[in-house]
Amino acid sequence: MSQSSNPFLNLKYEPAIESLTDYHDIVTAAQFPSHQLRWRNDRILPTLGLNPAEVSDDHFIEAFRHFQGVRPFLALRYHGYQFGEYNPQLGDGRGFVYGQVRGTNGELYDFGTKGSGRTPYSRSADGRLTLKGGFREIIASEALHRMGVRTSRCLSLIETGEELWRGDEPSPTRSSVMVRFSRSHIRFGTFERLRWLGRDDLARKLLDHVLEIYYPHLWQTEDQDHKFYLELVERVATLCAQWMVAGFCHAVLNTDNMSITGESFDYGPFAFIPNYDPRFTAAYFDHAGRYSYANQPAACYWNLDKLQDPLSMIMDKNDMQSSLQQFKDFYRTAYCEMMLKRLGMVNLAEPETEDLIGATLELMAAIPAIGYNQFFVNLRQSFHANWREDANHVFANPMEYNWQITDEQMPLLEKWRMVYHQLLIRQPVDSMTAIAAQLKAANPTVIFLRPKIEELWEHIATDDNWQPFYEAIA
Ligand SMILES: Nc1ncnc2c1ncn2[C@@H]1O[C@H](COP(=O)(O)OP(=O)(O)OP(=O)(O)O)[C@@H](O)[C@H]1O
Ligand SMILES: [Mg+2]
Repeated sequence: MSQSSNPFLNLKYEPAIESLTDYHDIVTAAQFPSHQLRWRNDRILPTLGLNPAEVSDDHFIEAFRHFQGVRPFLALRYHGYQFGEYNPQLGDGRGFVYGQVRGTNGELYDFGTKGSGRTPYSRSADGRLTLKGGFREIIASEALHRMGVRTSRCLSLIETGEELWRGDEPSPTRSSVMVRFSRSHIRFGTFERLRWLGRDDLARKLLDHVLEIYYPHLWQTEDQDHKFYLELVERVATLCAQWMVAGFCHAVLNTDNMSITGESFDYGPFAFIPNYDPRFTAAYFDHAGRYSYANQPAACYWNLDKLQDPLSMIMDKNDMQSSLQQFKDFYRTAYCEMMLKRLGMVNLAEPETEDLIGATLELMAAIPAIGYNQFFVNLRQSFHANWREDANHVFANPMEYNWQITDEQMPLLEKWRMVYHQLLIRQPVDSMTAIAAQLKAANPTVIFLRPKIEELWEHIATDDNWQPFYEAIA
């Protein structure tokens, strides 16, 4: 196959991060014994200006397993706070930026590998990604994307034929290399490293780069640095609200996993919460619940606060502090807006919004059998225009959903029915179709709780049957 026939090798890669020195090391990819393309994300290809029909599996293998490339491969340098402790020994230890391409929407995207071999930052680890780890990252990103979360995606996952040993998977376990499609791999930790080195000159250059490429509307405007930090606070608060509304627990919100573009990425021990339990913690090693479901806003706030340390080498800390104080408002606005959408409503007044969300969470918290995402699916499937006529029509048969409500808990359901019904009668009769459509758009019916993910994985682990997985994320 000649190089010119592969659409991935013909993309116009931009030497963006590459043009900056001191932020990366040039690395090579490992050789792998074999290859099986397990996932190709055709839905992304049009954003790259590519027609899926013209991209063959071999094109994926050539570019993202044999790593034929156009630009040098860059392992990015970064540090980070991990569970509150500063770690100056991080960096891309099992991946690199393969290239950066402008999408048809004008945004610059990274192709970032995961599991492509050792780098100067691997420390004692193997530079590899387990197949199950790659499979789980695809599930997280595709599920979140469908729920309107601003997230990285996976472009490809290729099984590579090695045996890996891991403490958290039955081992030996299968190996893979993933290519992530993201809006930048510049992390909060990329700036933190520069503070550690005392390099305000490099921080200035990096911030200019970030502004020019990822905040172009602010670049070279008055007060650009301050506006950047404020917008980052808003983007991160909004992202965090998106996770919370989706019932998603990221699990490892270290500063090296926080993107400077406010995009969600790096899905390790994540979980969707089975029921509304604020203390739910996804990572088995997070003994203190630092990154529990309910602590995510506080963790994001903490990370934004810590980012002020490196940024204060080049901009005013007081300004940043006052911007950070807006986190709560940004978060609340985004949370309410998205939660209302999942409930089929838009543009409610504040007291009504508080009442509806409050009644919903109260109901879910009291009755774990009403699964968090399952509640919204039940709402989507049960909603009927006749709910507007009589509160008793609202979720008329809770037994149907297996909610297991005791007599003592019944008043909570009654309250929810009443609140929802009151809202419906204030809507015009002809808006019921729009509500049904809204419920459909905001509440995907496939829910990736852990047992579901394990069930999909079992088909792969025991029979190498990938079909149930493909169908679930179709
Ligand atoms: N198997 C491995 N081999 C080498 N380095 C690793 C391995 N697993 C993790 N690391 C390194 O440990 C640090 C923290 O890992 P973490 O799991 O947050 O990131 P990652 O999943 O490897 O990459 P990303 O953040 O891009 O998703 C990073 O420096 C990462 O490169
Ligand atoms: Mg990481």
